[in-house]
Amino acid sequence: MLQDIVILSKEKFLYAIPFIILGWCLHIRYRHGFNKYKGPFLASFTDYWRYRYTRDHRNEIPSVALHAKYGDIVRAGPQKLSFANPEALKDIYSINRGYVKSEFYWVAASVSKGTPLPSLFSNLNESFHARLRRCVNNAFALSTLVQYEPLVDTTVHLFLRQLNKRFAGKQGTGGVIDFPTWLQYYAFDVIGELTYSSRHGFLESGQDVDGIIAYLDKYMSYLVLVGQMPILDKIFWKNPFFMWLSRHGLYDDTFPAVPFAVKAMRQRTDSDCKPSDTNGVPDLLSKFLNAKELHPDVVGDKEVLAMALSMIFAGSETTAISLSAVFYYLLKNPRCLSKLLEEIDKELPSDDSDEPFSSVKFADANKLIYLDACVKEAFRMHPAPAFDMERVVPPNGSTICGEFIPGGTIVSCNAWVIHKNKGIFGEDVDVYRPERWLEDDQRVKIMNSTLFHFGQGARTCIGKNISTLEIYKVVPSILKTFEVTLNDPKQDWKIKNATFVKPSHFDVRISLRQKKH
Ligand code: HEM
Repeated sequence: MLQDIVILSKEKFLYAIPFIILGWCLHIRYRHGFNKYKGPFLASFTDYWRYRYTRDHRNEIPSVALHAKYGDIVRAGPQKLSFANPEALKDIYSINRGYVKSEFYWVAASVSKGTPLPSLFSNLNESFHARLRRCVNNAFALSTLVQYEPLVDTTVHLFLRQLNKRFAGKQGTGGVIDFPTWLQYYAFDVIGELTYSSRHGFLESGQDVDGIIAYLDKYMSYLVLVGQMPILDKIFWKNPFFMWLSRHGLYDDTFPAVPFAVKAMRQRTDSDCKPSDTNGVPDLLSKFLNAKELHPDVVGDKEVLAMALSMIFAGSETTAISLSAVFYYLLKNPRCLSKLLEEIDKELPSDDSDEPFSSVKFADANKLIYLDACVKEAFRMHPAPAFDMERVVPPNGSTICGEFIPGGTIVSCNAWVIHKNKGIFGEDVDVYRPERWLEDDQRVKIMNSTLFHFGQGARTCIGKNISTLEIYKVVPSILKTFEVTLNDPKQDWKIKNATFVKPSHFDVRISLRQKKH
């Protein structure tokens, strides 16, 4: 009798399975009334849809295609909504709104000896992040920039020399410069110089030192993909078994820039000199070590190491990509390039020194109004971050663009979508036209506050002033020193979506310009 009941209920259970699955699927699809938001049908059931889509469309930015198809609010996952209306920026990213970063960012936490090293970028604990950021903020302030200028000068000078020695005026393939790669060498070395007062040596060697760029490439491709389903990170990378092996020295997954960072830290702390003692020019490491002295409760050795590494992680690719975009759009738009050259020749003070490869002073670069317009327009056309800047709605829910969104929902905006808003940037959003930044003052103010390539709010890019220093100095320095031309004016560059939007197939040639006296 009892056996019959067990067999019967087993059978019933088997019959019930499809209904349970169906019920669960309906629950996921219709929960919170999310079915009212349009999006791909499969995305309403599983994040795997986004994972597949991102994997198969490496050269597209998924959010752009989704918004083009489904409109202003897109349901891009069972519990994920993506917003295209710039109004959403202040609703989601403003300080004190209570939103926290999503698990996407935890995938970005690097690992050292089997232990995750959460950085300022990847930290999900908003209150710890706020305390840490307060301790180091001063190192990135606009007023501090002037202290770093000599460090940028050294690298710009070396960059110009290397370009001249290796490529200037050379015929044939010997004169062809793979510009995105060389701009990346510059960006890596300048951030090394700014962080440790010492370069990794990309520019000197003309190659990827210690495989750092190759590693970052793999890491960024991993992040954009696995970040769509962060649970996979616990299988593929931060797997407890791999971490255990790594802690016991049986498996090495350390970012190749770690040994350089550790050595630089040891040299600074083991010597008798004070943390701030760096031949008179303070660098970022000295500022982080000072923060450790002043706030030992928040900043320990681990935080100093993570901060130093995140300078390389967050500050190199992004700057290199933005520099590529500035040059690419100028070279593809000769009218704008001539106008900028005219401004550089007219406005920069004449150079009476014997040094042919000098770096433009930041104060002088800041007076170049058209340069500023060209850089901003490049940021708009080609924002480095391709990823959705995801946040989790606070537990009690919140209103975004007039819609009440329940707590726990993942919401995001994407710079590639926001920067193409016709209401803000004009009907000709697909055209590179720096002049839009020099027209109606009121509109320019709104455009400035809508730019999203650095993110916005409490988690906005802390290094934006530093990248401004690096970019605004090197662009006019190159253009005043060399005539730069496209190797093949008919060829368009290729781009790849790997967290940041990396360009390739952008080759140039250079020849020395007459120095202005
Ligand atoms: C043009 C160059 C750059 C671009 C486009 C850029 C872009 C970004 C973006 C989009 C974020 C994340 C915002 C978010 O997810 O909400 C970010 C954060 C960050 N960036 Fe940058 N970045 C650039 C240069 C730099 C530089 C040069 C440094 C270092 C000196 C740097 C250090 C950081 C750090 C540490 C964070 C995390 C900030 C936090 O969460 O408090 N970035 N950046």
